[in-house]
Amino acid sequence: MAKSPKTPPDISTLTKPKAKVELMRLSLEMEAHNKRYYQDDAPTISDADYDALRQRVEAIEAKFPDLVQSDSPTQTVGAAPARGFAKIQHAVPMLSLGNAFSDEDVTEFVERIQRFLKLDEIPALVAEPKIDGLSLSLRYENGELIHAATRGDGFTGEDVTANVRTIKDIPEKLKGKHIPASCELRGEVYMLKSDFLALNKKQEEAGDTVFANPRNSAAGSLRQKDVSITASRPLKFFAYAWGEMSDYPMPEPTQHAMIDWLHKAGFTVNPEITLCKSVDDALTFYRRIGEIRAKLGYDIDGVVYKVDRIDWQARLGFAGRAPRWAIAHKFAAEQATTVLEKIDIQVGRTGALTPVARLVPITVGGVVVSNATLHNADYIKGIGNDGQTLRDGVDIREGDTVIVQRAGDVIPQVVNVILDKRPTTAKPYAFPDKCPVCGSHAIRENDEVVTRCTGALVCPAQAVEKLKHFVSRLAFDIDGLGDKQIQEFYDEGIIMHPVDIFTLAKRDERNSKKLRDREGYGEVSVRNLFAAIDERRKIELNRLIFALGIRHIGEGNAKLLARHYGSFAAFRDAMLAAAAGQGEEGNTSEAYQDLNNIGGVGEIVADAVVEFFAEARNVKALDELLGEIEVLDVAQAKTDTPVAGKTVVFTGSLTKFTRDEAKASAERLGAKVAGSVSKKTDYVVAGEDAGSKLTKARDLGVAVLTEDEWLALIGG
Ligand SMILES: NC(=O)c1ccc[n+]([C@@H]2O[C@H](COP(=O)([O-])OP(=O)(O)OC[C@H]3O[C@@H](n4cnc5c(N)ncnc54)[C@H](O)[C@@H]3O)[C@@H](O)[C@H]2O)c1
Ligand SMILES: [Zn+2]
Repeated sequence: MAKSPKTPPDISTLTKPKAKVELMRLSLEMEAHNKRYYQDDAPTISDADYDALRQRVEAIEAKFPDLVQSDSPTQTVGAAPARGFAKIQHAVPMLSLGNAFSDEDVTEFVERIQRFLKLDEIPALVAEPKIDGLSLSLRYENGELIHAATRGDGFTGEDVTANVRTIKDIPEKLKGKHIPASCELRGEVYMLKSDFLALNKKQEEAGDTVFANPRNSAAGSLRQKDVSITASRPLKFFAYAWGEMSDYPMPEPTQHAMIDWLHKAGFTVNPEITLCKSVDDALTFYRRIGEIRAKLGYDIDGVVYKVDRIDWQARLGFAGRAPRWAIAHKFAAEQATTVLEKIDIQVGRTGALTPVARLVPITVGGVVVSNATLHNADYIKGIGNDGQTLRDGVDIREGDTVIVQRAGDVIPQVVNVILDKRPTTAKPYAFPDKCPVCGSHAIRENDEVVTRCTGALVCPAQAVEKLKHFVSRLAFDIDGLGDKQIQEFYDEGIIMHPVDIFTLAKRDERNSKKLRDREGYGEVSVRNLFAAIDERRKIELNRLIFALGIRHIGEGNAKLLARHYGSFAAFRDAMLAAAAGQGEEGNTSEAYQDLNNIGGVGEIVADAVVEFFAEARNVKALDELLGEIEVLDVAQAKTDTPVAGKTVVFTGSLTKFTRDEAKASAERLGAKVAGSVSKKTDYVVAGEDAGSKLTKARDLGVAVLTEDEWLALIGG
């Protein structure tokens, strides 16, 4: 039975303090997604998942209205302008839109308007396709384009004037009569689906950024510091709105008259836009657009209804982040049927094997899809994350006709199989037991849905992450070799495996291209780097064990293992013996039993270490590394010192030694170092500004020592 994922607290039972914490957590999470979506044009979750977060915030805020903060995601729009762009303040803010998901939502929207305006009649509505691009505000003075800005956070946008001047659909000069002295004209920058596919192909061949969908592609192409890049991208623009207008170009302005005027002024306007006299008209428009959606040439994610009369729009005004006079009627998730040709396995940076369906390309919700995720081995078999049955237990096979779903999604998924169409030759998919990247064996832990590559030391898919871990503070801790340097050296093929770190100096000597000639390096920094590396050729056993990047082996477990085995040779021999003992019936070897019996080391940890040593590739890489370094034996914990067997807690800011040093020296003398104070604590060593731990120690009557008293006690 698979473990269920951590579920967020149930809203109906949420207390106010808990609600506050939950809102804070959700806000932070959404803020991070906003940045990735609006600033980086590279979202990491689907719009549907993002919208679910928003709905959760809305539900909590509806229950506790006084917890609504002005910076809540329900009150704010987009994200602040990204760095690197000049900022432009909008004269009239650019807001978002409320959402309707059903026909009833639309009826309610109209009734709300009637109540607000005290109208008996149904207000005329303009129905427009909701273009999935990014909105843009263009300021014209005396008919000339002065500047252009993205929406940003609704109040301040990014200055993209130079970029916008390269877009053909946007006139430099407004045409026709009745041009206001100044006006902000607005609409959507977008990219045709065909242009998007062609661009992505070109980008891929050139090894450049590939975009997830036309929206990201349009946003990423417009928001370029190098205007010539924007100029080379096929951007288009539909005008449909405005901000500040010094005056209107007609006596009784309406939404539909303004659209006509925008067209006459030289803009492209969407040809589908329709004036509706009733809710039924509006819903008919919605259904018709839904039917022709795939043929439109550009992505849309719904339909927008707007009150036609501008004086009524003005009276209705805004509530929070959206106008009362408009609403977006979203399309449901889109599905399409196609053939799954092949299942491929991708290996992530943490070694997770993810199955991907290669599909006969199909348009889903207006976007061409040729790959879809299959999540994991269980999903293919028809088993959900909580062990529940999916698709009536039908498995997914190569050759199957499948239903693919995309919900404004970045990653489409295979949601169902049409069994009638299964070829008689189709065989159940055999999930690989080897990593397709490095060939190491792949395993699935008891409680996990994910299958992982065990080649921690050798797998190219994981190499960068593992190297970063290898040099990190609690592992080899090499000065001058941080994440950034590891990434660079890896990209250039200079450090591919841990052992390469220790052969760097030797290789540099032979090499004609010297490290000291690299940008940002010099004689001194290279000498320092080599010295820092040399200093780590002697390494404590626990640090080495931690550095290997074996799953579940944190700092604490590494210490337990190091203390138990005492020397590298003993550790290696024991682990190889344990690995050799693996069998169908579990592991009965003495070495494995011994490992499993170490206090604090459970089966999960034991299995992870054994799997590492069961992979010959890892052992080979480890032995190569050992050719370059020396592992220090663990000094056996002393039993004849004043602090042997005692439990110590260090707290406050220490000035005589670092916390790591304090910990190391205490442990050398046989003491146990704990993180929190309890009745079992023997000593609390308190530096300056010690807080709650000190108070607790006093309450419990635990002996409190100053740093000096501690040093005196241990004879240091
Ligand atoms: N996946 C993520 O990480 C992530 C993060 C943030 C936002 N999002 C997605 O972005 C959307 C929310 O963004 P939002 O707040 O801008 O709302 P929205 O995009 O749903 O609605 C407002 C926007 O609609 C656009 N629009 C297109 N055609 C229009 C028309 N005819 N009339 C008026 N406006 C029109 C305008 O650009 C306007 O700014 C959601 O779909 C959400 O899922 C996703
Ligand atoms: Zn691998």
